[in-house]
Amino acid sequence: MEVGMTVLETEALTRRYGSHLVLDGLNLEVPAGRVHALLGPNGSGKTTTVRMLATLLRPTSGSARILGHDTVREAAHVKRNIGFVGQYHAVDPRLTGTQNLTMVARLNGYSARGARRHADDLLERFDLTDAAARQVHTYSGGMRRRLDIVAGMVVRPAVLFLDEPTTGLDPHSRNEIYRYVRSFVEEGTTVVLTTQYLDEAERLADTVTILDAGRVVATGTPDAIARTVGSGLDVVVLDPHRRGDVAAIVERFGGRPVDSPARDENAPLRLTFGFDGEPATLLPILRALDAEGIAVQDIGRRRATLDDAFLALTGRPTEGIPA
Ligand SMILES: Nc1ncnc2c1ncn2[C@@H]1O[C@H](COP(=O)(O)OP(=O)(O)OP(=O)(O)O)[C@@H](O)[C@H]1O
Repeated sequence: MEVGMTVLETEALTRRYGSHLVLDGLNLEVPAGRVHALLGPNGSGKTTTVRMLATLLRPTSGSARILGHDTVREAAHVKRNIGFVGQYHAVDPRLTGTQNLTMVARLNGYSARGARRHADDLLERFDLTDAAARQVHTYSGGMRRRLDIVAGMVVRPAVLFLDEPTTGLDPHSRNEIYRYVRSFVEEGTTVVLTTQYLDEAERLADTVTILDAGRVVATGTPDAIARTVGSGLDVVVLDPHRRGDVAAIVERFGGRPVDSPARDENAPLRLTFGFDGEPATLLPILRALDAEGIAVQDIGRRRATLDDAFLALTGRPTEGIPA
């Protein structure tokens, strides 16, 4: 398949549950060999969207096509060209890694011997050989998630859907998953993933759609979206009663205050600002704070998070995103 050719497109894709509009007219186009991320807080409609794209749920109206085939009328054809890895484990915990992958390969038409060989190859490629003979219930969360994703790749699909592939994983396991996703893409698979993390989208995706309660609030490259938000500045001061003084000083240097809830009367105070200045501008801020006798525990620039992007794009904070 030629890179750049459209493999997935939707037209006014919509899903309701009763009177609840969960996805409101999504128009999306994903070219071959790219990674597209659907980004949004809990309940924004990400899972509903990928389930419709993967033929697992019927749209209420609108349509989606994969490789030019309609996901409802030509579902059987679409199914042959996609892989889907949901949020919950699809592998059988009582079977070993090898048995799970062999079973998936057999279900997809491999001979007994071919299935075993393919399973062994995949387990080796994805660093699971040592655990191959163990029942999956003995695996760590990260290993289990990896096996889930590998199971979605047994028949190398043209399009792979990953629903929150790294939620709940430690940073090491996350990095491993990013590495695999990149290797699939290098081999020509197009990936559509959902995530609650802007940094994940930035690291993996070529293009992003941010959803809010079923509507698209932004779409484009992660870079462009992060740029609309700007970066931030965190200042932690020891005396929580100096909030007003700190804010006034940082604003003088171009900081835009972001609501920073007071936590504990006696704990150091963390104040967050929108801030586009260069790192070198931190020194004068520190000096000014020092001149006012404000003890600073920490000061640092930080990258925009999904919360920042969301706040900037919708004017209200996200709900339910884990800290
Ligand atoms: N079968 C269903 N019946 C009724 N409402 C549903 C059903 N499935 C999902 N919803 C509702 O649709 C909305 C979007 O859910 P969806 O799972 O698509 O969101 P999400 O962005 O994937 O969030 P999460 O990160 O929690 O999976 C939610 O308000 C949810 O309660």
